[in-house]
Amino acid sequence: MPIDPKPTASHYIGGEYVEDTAGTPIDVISAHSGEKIAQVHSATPAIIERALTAAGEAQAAWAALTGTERGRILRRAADIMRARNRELSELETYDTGKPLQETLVADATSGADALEYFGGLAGSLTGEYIPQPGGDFVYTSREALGVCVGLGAWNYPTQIACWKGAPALACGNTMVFKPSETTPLCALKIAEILTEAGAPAGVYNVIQGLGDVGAALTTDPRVAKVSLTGSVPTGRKVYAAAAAEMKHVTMELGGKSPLVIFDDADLENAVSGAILANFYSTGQVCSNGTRVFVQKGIREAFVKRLCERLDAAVIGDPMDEATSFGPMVTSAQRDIVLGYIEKGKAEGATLAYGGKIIIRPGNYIQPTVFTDVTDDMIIAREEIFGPVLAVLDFEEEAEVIARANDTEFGLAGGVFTQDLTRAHRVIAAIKAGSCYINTYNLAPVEAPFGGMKASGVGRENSKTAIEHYSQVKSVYVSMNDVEAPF
Ligand SMILES: NC(=O)c1ccc[n+]([C@@H]2O[C@H](COP(=O)([O-])OP(=O)(O)OC[C@H]3O[C@@H](n4cnc5c(N)ncnc54)[C@H](O)[C@@H]3O)[C@@H](O)[C@H]2O)c1
Repeated sequence: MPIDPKPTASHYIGGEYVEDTAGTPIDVISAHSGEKIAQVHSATPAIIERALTAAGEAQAAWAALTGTERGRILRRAADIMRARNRELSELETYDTGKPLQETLVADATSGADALEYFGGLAGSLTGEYIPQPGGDFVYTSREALGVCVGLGAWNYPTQIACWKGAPALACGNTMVFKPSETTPLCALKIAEILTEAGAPAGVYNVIQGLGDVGAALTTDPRVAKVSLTGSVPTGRKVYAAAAAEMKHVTMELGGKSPLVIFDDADLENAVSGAILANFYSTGQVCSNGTRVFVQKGIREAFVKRLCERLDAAVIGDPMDEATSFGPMVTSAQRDIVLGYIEKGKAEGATLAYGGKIIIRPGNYIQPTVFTDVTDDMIIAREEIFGPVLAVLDFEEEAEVIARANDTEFGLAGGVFTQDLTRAHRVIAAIKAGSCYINTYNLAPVEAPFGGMKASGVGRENSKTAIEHYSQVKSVYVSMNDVEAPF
């Protein structure tokens, strides 16, 4: 029997669950059955106030702990997450509809990796000693920013809560995290686990709500930093609001990333890469390589093998571990994707695979492949955020680089070729933050993750994330008399 997904209460503030039923109800609908499985309430102004106050009051004492002490708590939380991987994975599946086969290995485990990694780094966050003439010197210290706000998207609710929370807390910040209104359940468990691991009350708080709650958090003067994972249009709004008050930001936004497959690529690996780049999490992945540029010589074999492999997708109940392709997160998102499929057909692309809704309860849609896609088509320009792969033909390396970069986005990119010199040359020319050679969509915590151009500002994961959750103070120390002009 899977777990009961109903949360203890809507919010988690100051180390405990908090309810305020005056907030607008937000239903959690099963992506598989279409039935209501839980309900939370949007944060009222009183709840927002309580969360910001709790985070503000906890911050100085949290920052005053040694990094080793903070890190110990984060690593303990990582251990708890690993021990409860099954229940956290089931909750992720309830929240999103992603197959348990995926969530068992990709969500709580990735969240635990972040807590463990940044917990390990926390004790090593030190400054520099910079010698100056005459025995003077400068030293630097790395300080917390203060209260950070995390705003999550719906595709990876556990992972996003941890990818933002772990580096923020490691650096001595406290956090108010607002999950997507579509997937409100998982972040509450992260807050609960952090308390169990020893995080003082108020260090990590979770409140629910839609964009208005996110906007209220973003503009509050007590907030030093806003980290958003979401779409480019939301990113523009949140970045502008944060900039008005000179706040720090991290923006992890959308993409329309290129995956380039050269004639000499290993066919089976290239097809596997294209599947990982388009159909994992039913296509709801920001870094997906949805523009698949295939060189003329391998194109026919590639499309044939891709369609054969898609026949092996097991579509069904995401709680069944045999299922490898689940429903979309909401019926609204499925309808957006169906709209794009209609646009692709109307624009003259060839529907090579799928393209239809699957008639059963829930938000099921077939994995879909379009061929004969040209650069100007809407399905080649806009982020669809669903299982729709577009095959674009190409002949020359220089041509494909120019076409791959002809987009406002710059989140990810990949190349499949057995010519290593070409692989490095092409990837060096791709304007994207997270790139892959002969694989796709891996995001280890040790590596920076994030986008160029409209796809983002800043990076998550890796030592780089520390830069985005802390600030440097430099202190000049004189060992000599002070000379003044008068
Ligand atoms: N780059 C990444 O790491 C990454 C990862 C996952 C998803 N994404 C992107 O996220 C998008 C899908 O997620 P989504 O539909 O939940 O995104 P979204 O932009 O609709 O919402 C993201 C979050 O912002 C909040 N929000 C909305 N308006 C706001 C406002 N004015 N002020 C403050 N907060 C506001 C939402 O409530 C939600 O919590 C896709 O574009 C996808 O590419 C990016």
